[in-house]
Amino acid sequence: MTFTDELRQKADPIWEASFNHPFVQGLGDSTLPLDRFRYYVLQDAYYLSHFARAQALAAAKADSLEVTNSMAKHVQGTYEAELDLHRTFMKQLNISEKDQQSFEPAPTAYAYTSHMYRASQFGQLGDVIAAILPCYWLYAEIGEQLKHKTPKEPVYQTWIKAYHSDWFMTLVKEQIDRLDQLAETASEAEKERWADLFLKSSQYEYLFWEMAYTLEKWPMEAYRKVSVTN
Ligand SMILES: Cc1ncc(CN)c(N)n1
Repeated sequence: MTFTDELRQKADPIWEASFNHPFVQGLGDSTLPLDRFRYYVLQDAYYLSHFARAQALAAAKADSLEVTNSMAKHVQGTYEAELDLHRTFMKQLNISEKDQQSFEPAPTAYAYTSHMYRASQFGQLGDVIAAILPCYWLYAEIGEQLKHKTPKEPVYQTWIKAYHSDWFMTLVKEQIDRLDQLAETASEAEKERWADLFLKSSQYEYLFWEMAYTLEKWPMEAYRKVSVTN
């Protein structure tokens, strides 16, 4: 069994909770209220803009130029493909400039991106990959599970197609192989740390659906938003 097979097995109950979450089920059968998806798109654009930076930190931490180059291509993919998809959703869902300017990251979006930065800042390449891998892999499995669904809502169809695509699957496989390769020469302590990061990100993925489904807010209104980095 490979290292990532072990991680996948350990994360299974957490991933099952994501598969069964009403947000994910609602994408497949169109029972997801559009206001929840709208909220998700804004929070996810924030998430992806920081995810791209975690990918860039992985590029900088690589000890071979090939891996730096490959991770830089992943940054470009996040910017040109996934974030572009979100820009399309924003147009389709009439999310205005004003909505975008008044956007505040919700507690979970803020915590999940902070978790990725923690791994990127204090860890090595393996730590960053372990922290970002559920982001790739879980979505690919959700895309696989929903691929035969034909939701009435066209925006949900587009979402499913994006994550059930050869383009996305290639990126996922690359990161799985990269972590397995790193694990071959890693110490037990490193692998335990990577497992912990992977499982925490898996929990955050679940929390992200919950955040969007419940339109999560900070418990107390901020006195004044100064600026949000996007
Ligand atoms: C929160 C989250 N996790 C994963 C993905 C897929 N890259 C995403 N768009 N958003």
